[in-house]
Amino acid sequence: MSLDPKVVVALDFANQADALAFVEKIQPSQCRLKVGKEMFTHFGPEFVKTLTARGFDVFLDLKFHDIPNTVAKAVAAAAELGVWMVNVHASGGTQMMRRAKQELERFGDKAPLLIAVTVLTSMGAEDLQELGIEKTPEQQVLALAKLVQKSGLDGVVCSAQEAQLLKQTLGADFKLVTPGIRPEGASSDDQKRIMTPPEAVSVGVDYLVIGRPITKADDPAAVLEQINRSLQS
Ligand SMILES: O=C(O)c1cc(=O)[nH]c(=O)n1[C@@H]1O[C@H](COP(=O)(O)O)[C@@H](O)[C@H]1O
Repeated sequence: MSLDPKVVVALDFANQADALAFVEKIQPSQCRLKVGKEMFTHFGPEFVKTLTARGFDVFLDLKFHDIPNTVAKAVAAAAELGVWMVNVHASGGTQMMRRAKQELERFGDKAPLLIAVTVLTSMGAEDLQELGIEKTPEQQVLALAKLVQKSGLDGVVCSAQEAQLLKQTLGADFKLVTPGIRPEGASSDDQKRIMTPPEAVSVGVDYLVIGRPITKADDPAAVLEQINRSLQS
């Protein structure tokens, strides 16, 4: 059990009944929940409200990437929903990020954390080269994370492999949220830059996004307990 859970479970279900059946098995003290594009497109804001009504902090992972005005209005809509965290793509640029952060000021201490995606954890060096980016994933993550911090956001989504460098460079308060987390022995699925939960915390990760290893488990509460215990030792 943890009062400030570090694990954020990625609720990537195609069906609301299955998602809610899963949520029934776990507690807000064990984890936060991430609602992404698939579930939000299927089930919309009402689904998010159902989760917050059950006491869960929700990370609305819609990775906004558009002109500054549109993204600012979208993050404000997320704040109105009462989510705990929302994200944009850092590659949308500093103007887009600054404008989004400014828009959240009117929500005061009810404003969600605003973070930005750097390089997706499913991408490696060859994928960046294909996009014309010659930097290594680590160099590209650092360059984007500096822009995110300069724009006043609360942190970034990155892989745990870059966490140590980012914490050293950007300071302890800049939040690091990392998908691509796999408990020892779990399948890596389509993730390329992965790390185990205790390793991730030891290099400075603040929040661990974990999906399939928990959502596809027969006993998700037990897997969560095991992960939370591994983080304490
Ligand atoms: O923003 C994200 O959450 C995200 C960014 C990223 O770089 N990589 C990544 O996997 N994610 C999300 O993190 C979750 C990972 O799920 P699993 O691979 O099942 O643990 C998915 O919901 C992805 O959409």
